[in-house]
Amino acid sequence: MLNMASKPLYDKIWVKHGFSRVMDSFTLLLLLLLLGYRILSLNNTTFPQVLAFVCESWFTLLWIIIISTKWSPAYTITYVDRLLHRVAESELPAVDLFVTTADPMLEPPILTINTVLSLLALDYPSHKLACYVSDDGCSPLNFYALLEASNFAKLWVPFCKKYNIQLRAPFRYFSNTGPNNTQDTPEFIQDWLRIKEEYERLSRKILNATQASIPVDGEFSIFSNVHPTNHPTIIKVIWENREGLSDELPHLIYVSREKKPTHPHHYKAGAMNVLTRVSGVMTNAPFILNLDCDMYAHNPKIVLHALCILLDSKGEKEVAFAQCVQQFYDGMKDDPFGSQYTAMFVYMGGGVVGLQGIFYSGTNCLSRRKIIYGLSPHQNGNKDHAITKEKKTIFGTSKVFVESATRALEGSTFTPNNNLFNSLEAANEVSSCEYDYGTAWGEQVGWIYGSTSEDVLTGLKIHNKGWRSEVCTADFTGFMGCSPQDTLSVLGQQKRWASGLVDILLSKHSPIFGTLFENLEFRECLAYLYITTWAIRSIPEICYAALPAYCIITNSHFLPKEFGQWIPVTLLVIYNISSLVEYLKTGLSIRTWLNCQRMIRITTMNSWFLGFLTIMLKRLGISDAVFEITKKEQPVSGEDVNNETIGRFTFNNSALFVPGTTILLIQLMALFTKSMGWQPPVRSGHGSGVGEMFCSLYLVVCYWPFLKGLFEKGKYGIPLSTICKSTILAMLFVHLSKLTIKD
Ligand SMILES: O=c1ccn([C@@H]2O[C@H](COP(=O)(O)OP(=O)(O)O[C@H]3O[C@H](CO)[C@@H](O)[C@H](O)[C@H]3O)[C@@H](O)[C@H]2O)c(=O)[nH]1
Ligand SMILES: [Mn+2]
Repeated sequence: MLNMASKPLYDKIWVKHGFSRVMDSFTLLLLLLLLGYRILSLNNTTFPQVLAFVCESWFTLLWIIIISTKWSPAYTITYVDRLLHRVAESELPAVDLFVTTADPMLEPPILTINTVLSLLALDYPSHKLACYVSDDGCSPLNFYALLEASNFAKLWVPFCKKYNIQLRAPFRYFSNTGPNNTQDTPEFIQDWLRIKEEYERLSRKILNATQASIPVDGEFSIFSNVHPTNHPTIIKVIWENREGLSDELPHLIYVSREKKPTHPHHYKAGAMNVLTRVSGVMTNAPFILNLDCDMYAHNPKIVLHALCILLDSKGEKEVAFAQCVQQFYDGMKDDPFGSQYTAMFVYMGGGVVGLQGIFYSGTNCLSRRKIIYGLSPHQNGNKDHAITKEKKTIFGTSKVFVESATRALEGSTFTPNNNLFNSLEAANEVSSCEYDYGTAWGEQVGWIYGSTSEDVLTGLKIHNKGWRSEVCTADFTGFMGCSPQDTLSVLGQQKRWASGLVDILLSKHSPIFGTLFENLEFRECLAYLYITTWAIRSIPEICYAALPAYCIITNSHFLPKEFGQWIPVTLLVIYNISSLVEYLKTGLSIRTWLNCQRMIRITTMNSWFLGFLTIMLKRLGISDAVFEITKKEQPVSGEDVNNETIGRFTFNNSALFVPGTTILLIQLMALFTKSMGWQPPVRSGHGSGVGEMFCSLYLVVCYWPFLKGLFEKGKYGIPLSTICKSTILAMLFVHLSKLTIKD
């Protein structure tokens, strides 16, 4: 038994991806060979070859970054039994739970309350939990849904705990299982039916409220005359566990921070900072778990798993946060839009885990409050806190908050009031839209402002200080959410990520500075470069995609000829075999692999390129980058799913589809030129050959859904305006290409 107490609470397991390593190294070798070939044949070089050389140099650099990131993957195993053996249940630390929602139309309240219900039902002493829901939409509908959910929770939570239910988000639980007559007791079946009926009643109520509108009287009167971007703070304690009983429900608090059109609200980062402060003056738990509104807790013991990492004696000193990978339910078959990132999480994600640690991805993360307050690994939180004057400039003017933050930094437990209602005044004060001004919030403290990928930025700041992070891979998936289900949402999300990420690269928080001047490890920096360069990667990719068309139109070549042509051929074969094998090893289908290959080309040239333009406009001061919320699909019952339309590309007149349509059109124009025999005579050496034709056809295959879209009507068709814009651009391209060969 003594032995048990000295054993670590988690282990890190190193994975050997021998095959990937060999193939990746081989790919790198071929890339270097290609560059070498180009340098050797420099004396008779033409424009397309120079451009190809520049792009290929970039691809090689990127490949080095990828190999370094993938090289030594790892994951963790956590031992909850050891934790519970070491720490008595009554000694477990308090955990504040944050849920953010912003728009009841894009984020159906039924999803939000399912997330909340899964949290209220966590396997954790409930008097140690407090659930804070931030509503940036300031919607009476969300408040109403939460009120109703808290009533339902009084049945749901005891039911889950009594029968040790695994899946504690009711919409998932009831859609997946029915009582199993052979094993279940009559008592269970009776309870099950009753709770199911109650849940259905709750869903109906919320649906009705969504369709009608909530009368803003009584408790709702505070919502009269509010506008999502212009309203005072609304904080409501929906449920308080007054007696501090471990089998009661956890606290549940609704927070809608003050907003004024004249004050920047910093989107999710702003909302998270308000939640941090409000919880600071109310419960001040040393740990914070934060979730997006669609990410319910799938494993009721997940907080215990994550705490194994943060409470382990080594983890205690080094690890800032424990992050669970994002996983999605009801994913479409074969991932038609490549929006589940399964293989990427295993290979690239696993690789980062083996370095300084996984990136913070904005949700599914348990962090230490004191680190969110800006503590560095070498700093001692116990430092004298007599310097309250300085603290004010860091944490703002609320005395209550400064006191609670000071205590949190010291590592001592302290709650300003023993009653939530007594904290309401302070909570309102720290939720005002001016509170951040002249403080370190969003700069040194809390979630960092300035990027629409505030998650990666916030995690990077923490890694820069020298903290490590750890992935939490419990045997039973920790959290599950909803992945975007249509092309527009997928491409829009990618655009937001790409623009937010490149914003980080170009800012003073850049990982490059982090390595040079702070404590970011070099290879971790490379891993950050891999994601922060997404937007930039669109440029060489688009150039490379234009090359085959250019070469066919002008009857020139960019691929090596004669003996050299075997280099790109081998490269293509090796690269594709190795990525296919990676997919198959992860348990994914060949179709999934094909879909993802296609989507990588499409997102790079469309979303990432627009992300790049967004940031150019932002840097030039022309327009700001906004956080466009990803649409979350309302849960549907089995019969509503129409297999015909699932996974089909939908289009609208968004600029997101212009680059892709243009690239497709120039390939078609090139192939047409060739088939009509309109190519000009070869000017020197070789003309375009099989290689250029192959590349052009490859792109047409990648853009097959766009090709179909050219001929479809309605939402499956590319709108005429987009076709017109793209045709003009494509014709301009053809014209300019021809100009380059005029003498
Ligand atoms: O003004 C805002 C905008 C968004 N949100 C919330 O932020 C979360 C994430 O937004 P979502 O539209 O779902 O973005 P995703 O693309 O799904 O989110 C990923 O990427 C974001 C950064 O771009 C991270 O913040 C997320 O945690 C991460 O899951 C949601 O809970 C929103 O309610 C706010 O609270 N206020
Ligand atoms: Mn999301």
